[in-house]
Amino acid sequence: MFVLVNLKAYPCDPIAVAEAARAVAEASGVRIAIAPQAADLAAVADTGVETWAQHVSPNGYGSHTGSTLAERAAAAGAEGTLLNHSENRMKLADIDASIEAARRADLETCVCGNNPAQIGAVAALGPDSVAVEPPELIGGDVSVASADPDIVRDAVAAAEAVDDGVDVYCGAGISTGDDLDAAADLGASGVLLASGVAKADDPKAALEALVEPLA
Ligand SMILES: O=C(CO)COP(=O)(O)O
Repeated sequence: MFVLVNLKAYPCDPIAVAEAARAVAEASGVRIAIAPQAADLAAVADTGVETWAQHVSPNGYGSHTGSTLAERAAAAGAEGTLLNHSENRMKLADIDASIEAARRADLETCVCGNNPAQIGAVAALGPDSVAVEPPELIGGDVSVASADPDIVRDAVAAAEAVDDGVDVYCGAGISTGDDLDAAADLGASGVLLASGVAKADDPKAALEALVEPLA
């Protein structure tokens, strides 16, 4: 299972979380990546943890003020990028162009969707992975895998029907090892989570507890 920790714009210390994630990944053998704010990509990558951007823009080099260029995210040390997070939704054509931009920059892509229908649609664009995250469960205490297991099962089926080479992750409310186990049982090969680590008093302990069933 892949564990992707999205730090959003939470007021945590991205370097401390990154160092904790690197240590837990090394000790457990579980693949863990951190997606910090764009401004923190280089500092987070310098810790040695696998680093992802939260978003890259659909454009390439040029007159695009305020954009997050895939090439510069990669140069800062990012290895992958989220796209179309429900807190940063994109037009279909822009998702397509951002996947292309990420591919030019050698960034792995994970495109989010709110439900199985959206997952099928974005899987058709050929990303490396997709992630189903029901917005109403994001930031809550109940994991998507227990609150709405069918949405995960159906998202896995929707992606597989379009392209069985696309990995399917799930997210929202995931914070424990049991949540990770339940997600895997439903066919997900990874999880996205945020508040369970970024808002934890002890992010390292939170990550250790999360990956414990896999270690
Ligand atoms: O949006 C998410 C990850 O991208 C999930 O957030 P929570 O883990 O806080 O529910």
